[in-house]
Amino acid sequence: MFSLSEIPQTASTLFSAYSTLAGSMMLLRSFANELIPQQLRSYLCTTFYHYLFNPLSNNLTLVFDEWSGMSRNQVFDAAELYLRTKINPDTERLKVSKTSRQKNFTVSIEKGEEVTDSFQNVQLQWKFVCKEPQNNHSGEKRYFELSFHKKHKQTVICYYLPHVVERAKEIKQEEKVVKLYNRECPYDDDDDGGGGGGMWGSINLEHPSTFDTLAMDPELKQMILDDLDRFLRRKEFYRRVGKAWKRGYLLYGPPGTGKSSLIAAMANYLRFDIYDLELTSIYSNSDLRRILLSTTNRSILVIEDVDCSVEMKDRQNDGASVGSNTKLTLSGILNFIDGLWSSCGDERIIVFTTNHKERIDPALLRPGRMDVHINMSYCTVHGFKVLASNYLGIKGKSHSLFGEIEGLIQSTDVTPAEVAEELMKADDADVALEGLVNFLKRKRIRADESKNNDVKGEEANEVEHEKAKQLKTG
Ligand SMILES: Nc1ncnc2c1ncn2[C@@H]1O[C@H](COP(=O)(O)OP(=O)(O)OP(=O)(O)O)[C@@H](O)[C@H]1O
Ligand SMILES: [Mg+2]
Repeated sequence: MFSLSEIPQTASTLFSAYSTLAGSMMLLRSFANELIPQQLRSYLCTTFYHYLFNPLSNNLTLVFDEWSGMSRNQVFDAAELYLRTKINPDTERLKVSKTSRQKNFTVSIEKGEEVTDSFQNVQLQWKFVCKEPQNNHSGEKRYFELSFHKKHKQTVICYYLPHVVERAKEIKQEEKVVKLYNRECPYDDDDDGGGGGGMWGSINLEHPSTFDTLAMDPELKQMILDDLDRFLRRKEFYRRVGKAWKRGYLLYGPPGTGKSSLIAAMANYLRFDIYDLELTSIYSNSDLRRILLSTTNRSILVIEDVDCSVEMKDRQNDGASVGSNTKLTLSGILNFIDGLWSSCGDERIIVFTTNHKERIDPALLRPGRMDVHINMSYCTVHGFKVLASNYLGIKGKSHSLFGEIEGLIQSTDVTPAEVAEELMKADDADVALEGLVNFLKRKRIRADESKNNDVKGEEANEVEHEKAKQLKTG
């Protein structure tokens, strides 16, 4: 042990020993720089020097190359996505990009940058490394390094890395651009396999409808959201009970009540692509099979105006289809959807829409066919408030005309589409709402008149009937 008086002397001795050692190191380095050729020196730097000049470390570093042989390394791709959400405030350089298909800018870490993360109390250090190509034939070598204390090796490999991969999957899903597949769109030339078989063309779904912007009663909206969430969660359940993982919705209601808007909101919420199937353009079951089999998982198959299937039935007899097994019937479609098609796909949603539920083929209404029936009704008071907030920005607070409008809406059959159109006619909220009041009043007068005419017509019929009776008996 040192006594207090010896400390300065000991410190000075230590300092001079350190200076001598550091001096020797520098000498050794400059000596090596002079004598050893550059290429060999850089090789030694990364191996021998590393051990010579770095103290023994408790850290373990995992390296994730971009490529694993000929295929991409999934952990590298996952890390790239995951680290976008972990950018530290002190990061100095970031990479920003955006393709035409992306909605938002992508901000990711630039080469050489480091990012820290923590997981179950383990501190983790990521580094993105890029190496210049070795020769003209090889590309830039890119990899991530992940360093942490050696004692956490198990936690990192067994729990942290799966967590990174899982989060990356979610981020990819969140960033996904929802597509609308239609057989009239230009054929899809993507490399993502969507619309396989070239049967479908696609465009990006630009429909801005979301569950927030939908004018619907809150309970119904919540019921649909809960149903969709439950459906997504129940992969195991469907497997256990031996049912195909699909869910059918029937949306019915007058034109302009938001059936198509609801489908777009569902697609935007789930990030599922939409396949819009025009039944009237399909002439045989074999066509239908090919078209349906080329749809992808995690998608919504939409068949609008399904009451027009009446026309399909008629087609059986007009000679357009050849042979009994090629006829296209609604039952045939439903059987195919229930059977072969849904058994070779996962996470499928099928939506049928109609303006006339009463005209629908009973096969569609049979129990177990369409799991959820949703009545898209005329505009309600709550629906009006959502539209007023969307179109005029009147949020939460009321307006002096609200009382009158609410009364008129309750006593008139008006669609959300009609209300929306009126609200769009002026930028000024007062003017727009006055316009809506006048529109609703006119609509109610017309409805009353046509009701009166109906009553008068019935009365006239009765009078005629009475006269005819009297003539007969007289
Ligand atoms: N419930 C609603 N919430 C918000 N906007 C709506 C709603 N219903 C209709 N709209 C507005 O009216 C327009 C037409 O509605 P939409 O196409 O969804 O009706 P639809 O029920 O599918 O009609 P159709 O039976 O004619 O196909 C939408 O673009 C939207 O602007
Ligand atoms: Mg529609």
